[in-house]
Amino acid sequence: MSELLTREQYQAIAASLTPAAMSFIDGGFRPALSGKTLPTVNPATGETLAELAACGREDVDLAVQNAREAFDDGRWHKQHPSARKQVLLELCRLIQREGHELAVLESLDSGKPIYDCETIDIPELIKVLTWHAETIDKLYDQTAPVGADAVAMVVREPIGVVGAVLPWNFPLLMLGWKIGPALAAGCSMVVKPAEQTSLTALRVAELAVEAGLPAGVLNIVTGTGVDVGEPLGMHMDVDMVSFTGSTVTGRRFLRYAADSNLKKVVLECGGKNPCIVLEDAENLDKVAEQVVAAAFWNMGENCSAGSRLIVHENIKDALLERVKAHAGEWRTGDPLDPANQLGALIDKGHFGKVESYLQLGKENGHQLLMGGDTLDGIYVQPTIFDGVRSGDRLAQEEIFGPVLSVITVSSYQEAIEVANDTDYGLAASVFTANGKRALRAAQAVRAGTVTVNCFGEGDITTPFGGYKQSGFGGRDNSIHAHDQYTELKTIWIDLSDDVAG
Ligand SMILES: NC(=O)C1=CN([C@@H]2O[C@H](COP(=O)(O)OP(=O)(O)OC[C@H]3O[C@@H](n4cnc5c(N)ncnc54)[C@H](O)[C@@H]3O)[C@@H](O)[C@H]2O)C=CC1
Ligand code: BAL
Repeated sequence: MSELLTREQYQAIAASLTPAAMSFIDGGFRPALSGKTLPTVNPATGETLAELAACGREDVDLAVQNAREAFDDGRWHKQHPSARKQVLLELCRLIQREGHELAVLESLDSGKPIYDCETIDIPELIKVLTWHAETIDKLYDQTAPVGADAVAMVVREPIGVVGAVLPWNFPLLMLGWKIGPALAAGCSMVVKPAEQTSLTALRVAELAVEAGLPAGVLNIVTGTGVDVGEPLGMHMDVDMVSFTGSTVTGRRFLRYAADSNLKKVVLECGGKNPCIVLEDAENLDKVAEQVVAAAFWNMGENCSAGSRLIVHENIKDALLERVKAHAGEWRTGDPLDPANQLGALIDKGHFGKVESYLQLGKENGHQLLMGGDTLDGIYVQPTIFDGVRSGDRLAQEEIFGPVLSVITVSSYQEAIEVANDTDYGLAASVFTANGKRALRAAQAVRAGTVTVNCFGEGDITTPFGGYKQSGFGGRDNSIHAHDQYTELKTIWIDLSDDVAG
C-alpha cells in the first residue's frame, strides 16, 4: 500500500489529471467511429470529468476483430509462459508507480472514498494480477489413466476472445478479477467498463501496452450497456463473456448467448447477504465492528454487502448498541478526504433508488435506529432499520446503499431459514462461539462464500461467486477463475500397432 496523502495533496493530483476517455483498440486510443461522446461525471461534485467515447456496434466489431487476430496469430498465448508472466508483473509495477494517480482517478470517477482506493482497490488489484501472473509458469496439464496402448493428454487451452462487462462499484478491482485470469490463460479481451466508471480501465490498458502486452490483446470499448454490452454479448466471434453486475442484466447475457453462438457465460450478480449472529456469539464489540463493515463498506454498493442482520432476540439489544456506536464512527463526505469512510453514491439515478428505500422503510413502520438522512443529493448516511420481517422488501431487494435491515429470530433453525429466504446466494457471515455450530451453519446456508466470526469475501486464493440468482457458470478468483478462461482438450495417441509394445 502507498502512503496516504493529505486531502490537499489528493486535490492537487486531481487537478493535474487529464484522463484519456477514448476507447482503446489495437494498442491505441481512438474516438467512437460515430464520433459520439457521453459525459463521465464526478458524482461528488456533478462536474464532467471527461467526454467518453460513446461507442456502438461498429466499435465492438473492430475491437473483436483485433482481439481475434491477436489470438489467432498467437502473439500473446504462444509466448513462453515465463515471458508472459514478466509482462503481467511489469504491469503490476507500473500500477504501483501510478498508484496515487489511479487511486484519485478511481475516487473522482466513482465517488469511492480515497482511503479505500489507496488501501484496498489499488493494493488488491496488484495482488490479483500478481497472483495470476505467478500461476502462468506453474500450471501442469494431465495425462489420463488409459493403459499401455495409448497416451491421452488432457490439456487446457485459452478459450479465445473474452468479453468482460464490468460494474461501477469496484471498477479497478473487477477489471483485475477478469483480466488477471483471462490474460494469464492466454486469452485476448474486449472489456466494456461501466459507462459511469471507465477512466481507470483505460489507463490500465495503456499501462499494459507499456508493460509489453502486445497490441490487440486487451481492448477497452466504452459506452452504454445497450450500445456496447449487447453487441458484445451477441457477437458471433466472442467465445466467452464474463459479467459482473445486476441479476437483471446478467440474465440478458444468457439470452444473448442463446441467440448468438452459445458463447460461454459467467455471471457474478447481486446479493442480499445475511450476517447471522447466534445467541452464543462472543465479543459482541468485534461482531458489531464486522456487521458495520459488512453493511456500510463502499457505501453498501457491494454485491457481497451484509445488508441483512439476522440476530437472536436474547443478544439483540446488546449487539445493536455496539453496532450503532461503531456505525457512528463512519464519516460520510468528500471522497478525496482520507478521513471519510463513506463517499458519494455512483450517480443521481442510483441515489434516487436508495432514497426511495429510505422512504419505504419509514412508511412501512420499520424502526429507524440511525441514519435515514441524505446530504447534497448524493451522500447517504449509514442507516439501520429494525423490526424488518423476512418477507419485507427491505429484506428481499438489493438496495446497494448503506442500509442495514435487522431481522430478529428466536432460534438457530429460524436464523438459517431466514438466511436462505431470498433469491440470492452470494455470501453470508455467521457469528458464534460454537465451532461445530459454525460449521453446521456454513453448510446450511446456500451461498458461495460463508465467513465465520468475520465479514469478508475470502481472498485471491478462494473462489468468489454465487448460488441461486447471484451467479452462473463459474467463479472469480483462485485457480477456478483461471480454469474458466480455458477449454479442456483431449489429445489421444494410439500406440497399439507399435511392434515394440
Ligand atoms: N453485483 C454487483 O456487483 C453489482 C450490482 N448492481 C446492481 O444493479 C443495480 C443497477 O445498476 P446498473 O448499473 O444498472 O447495473 P447493470 O447490471 O445494468 O450494469 C453492469 C454492466 O452491464 C452493462 N449493461 C447494462 N445494461 C446492459 C444490457 N442491456 N446489455 C448488456 N450490458 C448491459 C452496464 O453498462 C455495465 O457495464 C444496482 O442498483 C445494484 O443493485 C450494480 C452494479 C454491480
Ligand atoms: N465485492 C466485489 C464484487 C462486487 O461487488 O461486484
